Amino acid sequence: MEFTIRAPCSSANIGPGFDVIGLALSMYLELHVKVDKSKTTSEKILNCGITYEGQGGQGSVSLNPERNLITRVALYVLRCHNQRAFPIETNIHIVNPIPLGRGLGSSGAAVVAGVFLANEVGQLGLSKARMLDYCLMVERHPDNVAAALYGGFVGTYLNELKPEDVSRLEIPLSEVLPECTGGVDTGLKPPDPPLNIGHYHQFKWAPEIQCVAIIPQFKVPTAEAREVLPKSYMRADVVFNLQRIALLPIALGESPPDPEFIYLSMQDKVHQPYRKTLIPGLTEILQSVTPKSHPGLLGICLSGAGPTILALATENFEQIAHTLIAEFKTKGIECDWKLLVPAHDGTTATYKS
Ligand SMILES: Nc1ncnc2c1ncn2[C@@H]1O[C@H](COP(=O)(O)OP(=O)(O)OP(=O)(O)O)[C@@H](O)[C@H]1O
Ligand SMILES: N[C@@H](CCO)C(=O)O
Repeated sequence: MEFTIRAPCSSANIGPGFDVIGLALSMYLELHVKVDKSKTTSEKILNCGITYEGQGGQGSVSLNPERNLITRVALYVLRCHNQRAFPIETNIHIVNPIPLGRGLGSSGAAVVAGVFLANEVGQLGLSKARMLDYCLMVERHPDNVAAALYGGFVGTYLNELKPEDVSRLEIPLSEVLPECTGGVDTGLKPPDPPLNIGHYHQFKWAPEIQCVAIIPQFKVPTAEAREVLPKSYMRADVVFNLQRIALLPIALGESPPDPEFIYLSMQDKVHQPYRKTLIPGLTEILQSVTPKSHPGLLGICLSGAGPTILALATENFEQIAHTLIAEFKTKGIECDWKLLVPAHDGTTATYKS
């Protein structure tokens, strides 16, 4: 059995849509999987060998299937279905162009790819809706994982759960993902996700709009970027975001795009102002390009938890990128940049015939 799983990267929030909006983009994590059924025993930990190339190579991503995020998630899903290890013998070559901890949903893609991997090697027959439940037991905000799973420009929400199901969703991550035991099976059964934890709706995306991603060469772990956010907000700031989030999906779906309308509907007061403590010069960077100063620019925001900046535009991509890169440079920060477009298909598994 030989197949490839492709999971897109994603940009969450798009300004005011904190933990709600996600956009899948055209850079893909790939798992090239071979299951050699002619073998009857395997020397590999839990029957799984991993090789890796791309971002996070050179040792920062573990090749131990009990430590690697993708295979830990797959083991969680397999064990929920009473399959204790990978089938003998599973070999996975991971190709990852998505930079880690930069706000482009690397962990969302890894979690979705892990659930897909379990579904294929374990022949579990899970629907995408059920796969989303498993993803949400690991990454608990739905914006990146729903975008990576379903593709496109999505609005997401968590369903109201019964009290007993809420407590199941709040189980610490350490009890969900298998701990490293050196390949020894403890026999523990992880918690099954409640049914129907989250939901999504795909919005229209105007085909003229492309995405300039400015990727600084430093990491902001999402957990840290969530720590700096307040526990409660001023009513005026919440209303400010609600007013803009009501416009955003309409503004980005309209063709031809209206730059002033998009620019104002991408403003945020819930997460970006607080994250400037982690991203030097963030406020100035977000103000350094406007539709007036840079024709073609539609809007600008922090991508996910940052530090990547996402500028939406219809033209002048290079000029916009170079202005933002120069702005980061004044703070001593080097950046890469990429021109991306929405990935409409979401995660796929394709078999070699
Ligand atoms: N392909 C991968 N293989 C294994 N682990 C990965 C992979 N991609 C991401 N990870 C894990 O996820 C971590 C990054 O997740 P984090 O949530 O901090 O950032 P992000 O997902 O890149 O950004 P954001 O959530 O803001 O979009 C990495 O440090 C690594 O532990
Ligand atoms: N909505 C999340 C996305 C990052 O994973 C955040 O901004 O923290």
